Amino acid sequence: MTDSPTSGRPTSEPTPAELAATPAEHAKLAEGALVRADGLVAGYIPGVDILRDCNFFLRDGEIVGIIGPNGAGKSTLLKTLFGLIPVREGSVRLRGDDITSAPAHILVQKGVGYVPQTQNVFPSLTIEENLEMGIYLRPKKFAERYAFVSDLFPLLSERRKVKAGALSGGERQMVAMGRALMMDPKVLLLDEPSAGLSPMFQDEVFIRCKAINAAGVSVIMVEQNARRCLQICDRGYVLDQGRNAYTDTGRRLMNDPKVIELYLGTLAGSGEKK
Ligand SMILES: Nc1ncnc2c1ncn2[C@@H]1O[C@H](COP(=O)(O)OP(=O)(O)OP(=O)(O)O)[C@@H](O)[C@H]1O
Repeated sequence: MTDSPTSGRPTSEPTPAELAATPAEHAKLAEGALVRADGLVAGYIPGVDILRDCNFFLRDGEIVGIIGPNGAGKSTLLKTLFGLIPVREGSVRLRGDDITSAPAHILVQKGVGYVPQTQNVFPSLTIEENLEMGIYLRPKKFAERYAFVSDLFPLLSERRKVKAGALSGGERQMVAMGRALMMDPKVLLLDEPSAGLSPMFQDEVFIRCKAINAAGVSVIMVEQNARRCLQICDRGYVLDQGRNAYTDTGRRLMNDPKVIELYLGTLAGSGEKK
């Protein structure tokens, strides 16, 4: 994996500001990406755009984090990639296939998994039944995928007969991630996986995300815990008012004085570890 994208400019290494300033350059960097979104305009209410010319890409094997202030449109971007919000302008592509506004069941079959922030388990079902629900389209694959998921989350097999409603928030998050992994996705979309969890479970979630990625799944993660997210990400996007404000490697975003001043400072109170 390259540590930082190259801009093709004859000058010195691009700064985050330069990358953010040129959508054409971003489009060039996105060539050959596993997932790419170009010029997305989307929203919930007619006439009100939440995403406003938003660009994004994810390369094979990457973990990419999306951070930004409250209401910036981070979750909306994730939902739009997963076809849950109608796209008004722009496109979403998966390995070059146009999947703009494709329905969720088609995206799941194409190898996209999505874990919403809330209500992401069936509380009245056991852990095992939740995992079965994740693969109801391919029930013959259950045993193989269950073994894979249990390897990543041993707790899920140890407590497989426990109802999801009886689990802690962190344990439920593991069930939700495990369920999405049952269909063997190539890319996993995670909406604020550490939200509302104790610091110990937050750490656990980030460690699991790394492990999922190491097992061959590319990951797109929206996070409030911006610093921790950038620590584990190959690249990050800072969204502000539905647009890309900055994009660069996680490490460089974390150390960029403007990003720190404008975003990481104001996000510091969101339960993250310093
Ligand atoms: N179902 C909805 N109907 C109408 N507006 C919505 C809906 N969901 C979100 N919004 C609005 O869209 C904007 C972006 O919300 P979104 O949840 O994408 O932000 P976010 O960056 O993920 O913020 P947060 O970190 O607070 O979750 C906000 O102004 C929000 O009020």
